[in-house]
Amino acid sequence: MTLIMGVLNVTPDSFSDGGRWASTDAAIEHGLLLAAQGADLIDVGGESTRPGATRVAPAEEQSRVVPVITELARQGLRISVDTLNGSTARAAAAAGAEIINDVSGGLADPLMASVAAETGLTYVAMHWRGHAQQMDALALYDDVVAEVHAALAERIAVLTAAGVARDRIVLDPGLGFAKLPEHNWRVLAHLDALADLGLPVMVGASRKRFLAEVLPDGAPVQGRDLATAVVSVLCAQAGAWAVRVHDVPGTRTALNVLNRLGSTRMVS
Ligand SMILES: Nc1nc2ncc(COP(=O)(O)O)nc2c(=O)[nH]1
Repeated sequence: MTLIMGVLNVTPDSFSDGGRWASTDAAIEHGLLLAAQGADLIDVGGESTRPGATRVAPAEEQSRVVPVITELARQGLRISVDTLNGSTARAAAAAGAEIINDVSGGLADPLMASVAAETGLTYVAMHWRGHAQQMDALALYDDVVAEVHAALAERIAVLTAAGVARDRIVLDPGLGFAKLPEHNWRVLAHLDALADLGLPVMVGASRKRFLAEVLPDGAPVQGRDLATAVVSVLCAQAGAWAVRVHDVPGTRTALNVLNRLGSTRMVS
């Protein structure tokens, strides 16, 4: 069954929910709500990675996420930490996180691979071409599916050479990161192209800009939740390990339909 990773951005400036849960208490409350709504995992992030976002010092990032991770893990929730920084990943592991979700796949911080190896946590390696300030200029591909595949294959080689156990790695094609809308749709349409790498794949399409294409002009960001739920079902049908979403109830219901249907056949 495809897992639901609920997004908990403890940041003032994330693109779709920035500032709503910037305080520790509000973030903890929202994390508990996401779990009650059916999230299997809670992805706690302290630095926005949206295009154009400014970098956050690791100490500031840790001050945002560690108290939240500590309390949510204490209450038995399964936590991933969304960070580019090895020092934050190490602190999050000590606080009870079981997954490191690194949008840079280890490229942003040379320390990260050794932290992933030392902690033994599950490590999500996402396809990435540079920080928020540069990524839009790097959205140039001859064949985005082939190039994402090659880049992730290289990350696997580098990470395993650094001691990360292969069976701890999860891949992610990085929708919205150094990719134009057409690139995102093409990657989604060919998730199976990553199958030969033999690792679980997770997808983060939730509320991203490319989904606006299927909505009326000017639809609000939250209006992308239905499209996100549809994408979640398609990713689940493609065998995704997890989908990372803001609107947990919508995707929970959509995956419940798929799972129920999976136990019977729609047409004989
Ligand atoms: N593994 C993974 N992590 C991510 N973290 C943040 C964002 C940016 O979205 P947000 O600002 O809504 O958190 N997208 C991803 C993603 O696509 N995959």
